[in-house]
Amino acid sequence: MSELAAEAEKLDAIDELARVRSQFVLDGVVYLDGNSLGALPVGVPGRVEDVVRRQWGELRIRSWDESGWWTAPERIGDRIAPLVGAAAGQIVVGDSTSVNVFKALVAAVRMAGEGRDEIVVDATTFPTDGYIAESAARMTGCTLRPVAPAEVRGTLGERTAAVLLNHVDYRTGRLHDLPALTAAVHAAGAVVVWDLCHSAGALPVGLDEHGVDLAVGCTYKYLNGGPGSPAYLYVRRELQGRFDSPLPGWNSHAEPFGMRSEYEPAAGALRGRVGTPDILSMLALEAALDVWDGDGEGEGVSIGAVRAKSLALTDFFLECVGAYVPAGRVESVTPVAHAERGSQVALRCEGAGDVMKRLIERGVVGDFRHPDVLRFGFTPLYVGFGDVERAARVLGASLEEQ
Ligand SMILES: Cc1ncc(COP(=O)(O)O)c(C=O)c1O
Ligand SMILES: Nc1c(O)cccc1C(=O)C[C@H](N)C(=O)O
Repeated sequence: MSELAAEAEKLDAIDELARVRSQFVLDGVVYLDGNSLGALPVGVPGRVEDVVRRQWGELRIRSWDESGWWTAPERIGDRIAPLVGAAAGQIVVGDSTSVNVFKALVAAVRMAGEGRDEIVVDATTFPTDGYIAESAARMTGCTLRPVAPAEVRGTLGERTAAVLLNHVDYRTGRLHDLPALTAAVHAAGAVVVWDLCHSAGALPVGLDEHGVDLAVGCTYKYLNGGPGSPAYLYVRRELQGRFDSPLPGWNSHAEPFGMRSEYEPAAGALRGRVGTPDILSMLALEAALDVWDGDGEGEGVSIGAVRAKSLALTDFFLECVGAYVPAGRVESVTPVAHAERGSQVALRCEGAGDVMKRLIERGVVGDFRHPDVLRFGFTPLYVGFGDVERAARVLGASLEEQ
């Protein structure tokens, strides 16, 4: 056994989260793509079966009340809340991240007040946020200013209405400084919207602690909600009364079954709701979140423990890549500093698309991002140190043969 394989064994033996892995359906592959689609928690199929057969099949319409369908967006929002450092009553689940970016950004501009007519967006953002920011700017009469995150501070001014930022960059895995950037946006008198897709469930976010205004995120990555599971919207409690949704559907009405022709927004975060929630996906997500509560014997999973393991996994991966991969074949574009690293490692590599295909054939699943990035996501709930060592070894062997 190599020294690194022995080290992996030791690290797995003392890993306090190793017990959580049995709560996921995993076969023999090394799954390093949980930052795109999280693995299936074992409790989900049974719950979905019950929702379909009993709640829908037998209770039918009664389930809107009796099975808690109607209140699912707020209830499940409250389950996500502790994972992103939010007190209850500030998160609603529903729609896609893209739709929530739209709601949050337009609402942010509407909150910002007179004379503020610029939206600042991370120029390196996941494309959907950029597309929606452009449309939101056109609709609200704002100018869009795409800037690199490092330059955001210098761009802020008295015309800034809203700033849309990613907590973790989807391509490089860079973790941006949420507390400092939030404070800078506030100092300029503007409203900040954070996209948490690549951080929620992987590291502490501290929404309440850092005074974040609005935030959105998906649930199919580190929250393991399943393909197309609904996203969420956070609206800080003090701003809820001023949250003027650009999509005021009947589900966010103060009295939805009053069927009134005038719109009157509900109080609280449920102002962020729009239309009928996608119950099947939503309740699959609810079951997936049980993983965080523990297995009935062990205690629940803390986000602090997840972060500690995530950093240990990515550190160990970089060490193994350094040892196994022929010199000069890959270059990490993920920051080395822990304070700047999310839960993934991105390696720039010539022919990355073909390299990733070969890795997948050999049981190591990551993904490829244009133009030349091999992306490996580490979900501490089910990835172990042995997986990490194997992934780097297979990568090294594949590149050596090439
Ligand atoms: C940072 C980021 N924002 C938004 C999205 C898109 O989310 P959705 O497809 O839920 O709209 C993704 C991934 O798909 C993402 O990585
Ligand atoms: N949402 C996705 C999908 O529907 C298909 C394929 C991939 C995705 C993703 O989530 C991509 C992901 N946001 C990324 O960071 O690349």
